[in-house]
Amino acid sequence: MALLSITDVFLLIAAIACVWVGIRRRSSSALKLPPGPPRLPLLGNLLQVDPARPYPQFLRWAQQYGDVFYLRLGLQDVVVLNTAQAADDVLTGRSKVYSGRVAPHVAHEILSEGQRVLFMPYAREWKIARRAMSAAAGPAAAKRIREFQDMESRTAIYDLMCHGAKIDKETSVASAHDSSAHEVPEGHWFHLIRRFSTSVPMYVTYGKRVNRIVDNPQMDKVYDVVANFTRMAQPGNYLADVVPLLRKLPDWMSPWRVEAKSRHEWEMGLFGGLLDEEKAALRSGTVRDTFLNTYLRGRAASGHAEAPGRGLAGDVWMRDKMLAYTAGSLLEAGADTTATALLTFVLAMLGNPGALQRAREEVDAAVGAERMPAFEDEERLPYVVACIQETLRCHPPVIMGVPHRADEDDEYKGYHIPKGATVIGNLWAIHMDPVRYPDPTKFMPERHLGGPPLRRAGGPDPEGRAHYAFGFGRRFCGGKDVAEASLFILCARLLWGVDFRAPADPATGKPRVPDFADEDGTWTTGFIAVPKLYDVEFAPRSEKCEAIIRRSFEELQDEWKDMGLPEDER
Ligand code: HEM
Repeated sequence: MALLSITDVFLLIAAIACVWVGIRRRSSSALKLPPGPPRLPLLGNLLQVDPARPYPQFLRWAQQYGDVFYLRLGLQDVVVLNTAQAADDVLTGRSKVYSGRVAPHVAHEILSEGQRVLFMPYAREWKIARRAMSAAAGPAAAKRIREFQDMESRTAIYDLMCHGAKIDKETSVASAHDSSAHEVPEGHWFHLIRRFSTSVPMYVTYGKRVNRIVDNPQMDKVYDVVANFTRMAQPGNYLADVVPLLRKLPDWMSPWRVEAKSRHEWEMGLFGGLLDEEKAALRSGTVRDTFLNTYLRGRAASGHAEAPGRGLAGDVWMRDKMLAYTAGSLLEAGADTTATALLTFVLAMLGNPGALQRAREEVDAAVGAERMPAFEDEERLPYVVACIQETLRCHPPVIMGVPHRADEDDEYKGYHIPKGATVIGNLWAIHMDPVRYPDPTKFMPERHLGGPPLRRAGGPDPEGRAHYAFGFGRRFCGGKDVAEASLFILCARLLWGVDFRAPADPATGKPRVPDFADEDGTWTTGFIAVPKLYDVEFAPRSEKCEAIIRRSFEELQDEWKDMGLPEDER
């Protein structure tokens, strides 16, 4: 008989572990698990889920099983909540129990050395990091940040206007639909949006800005880090994530560990480098009201000027590595998500000319032609706000949300939720629920008008939320107010001053607008569903708008200097 291969041994270990988990699970509760698709003995439902694009299948199961269903992915229990009511009841109403994460071993323990906020368990370290982030990007801070967003959006609409009808030959026509959104060429208009969306968290966190539209290696690396991190965190990528015994193997038998360690050093090149730059700025007397500078000053004043290593110093202050990752988390969590929402907004507008026209009419009537819209106009632009809300509902950037963890055994609607289960608030199914959102695949901003104010996406009341794109409970997005402000100011100004249209298809003469409903053709796979590269032609809406945008951009250069920030290099 042939000797067992390494794979056979792994499978054997996994099988034994499965049986063991199964026995424990059966004995731990008298209640049934929620209904769900039939499972294979060892793999559970693993083979039925496409890890790169799970949400269409999860929606089909939601339609079949109702507001809660159960899966087993390898050894992992997974409970999926598919209606706003169920997700609110469990993830928000019982957030003391459901605020943990099931962290993937390779991406969290090795790649991030356990320091990445997004995957931290619901424990002291997370609370300390989260409190610090709220001070920098929470609702109160978001009001202060608006001045910077106002300025950056003036640069962004100038860039888009000047981009004009430029079509990137490399990305247009056939290849446009193949390109990964993580490899956006510098000449493409996606890059202009990314500059804006990255500059905002860059300023909030480090007091720096992205002032060029080409040659931004630091900005490009942010997107590379996000792409790599989400790839490594993808369920099913590493056997060591599901078979803990493998983690005991030495490095020479564990190429995944060697790769993750080297990627950790690479990430620290960005996050650690930015921390070092801020420390140096502080030493040379730079004091600014930004996350890292404020934190380092507070830490030094408490006697922890130098705090190398991981975790907490004195149980209160983040040490350097945790601090570098927490700062980096603001950057990586804020950049790609906001850019994606903006790219999705333009796509939604192109596909819905009626909504675009109504939004423009509202802006014109409320603001007039003599000035561009400002934050103060928001109350008078309910339809524009509704278009943004509907964009986030129709295709939320983090399309499946970020899974939570059940930290205790629990019961919901008579079903058992096992301790340690991954609990997913299935954003996509919630947003496609025809009871809550009649005709859910239709882009209908008017569904958000009237009734109670729906601007607040947070809070426990399912009736008061326009959408769930920012997640649930205590793990709710840490930068929602900053994100909403970025979206509002850039979208309102774009609608006011810049005409945008899809280029005509040379074969048919008709505008080439990617089909919003074509998941495979139009959207990238992965944790963040980004529109695949598509071309847009931009032009000033009128000579007056052009003059105002140009003058505003020119005046801005002195304002950057006054703030001690670099001018725009064009
Ligand atoms: C349109 C833009 C954005 C969207 C759609 C979005 C969405 C999300 C979602 C779905 C989560 C997970 C929530 C959960 O676990 O239930 C999250 C977490 C987070 N977001 Fe955002 N986000 C956006 C922008 C931002 C910005 C601009 C920042 C910071 C400046 C930010 C910072 C964070 C942080 C720090 C977390 C981690 C929370 C934790 O695990 O405790 N996000 N976001």
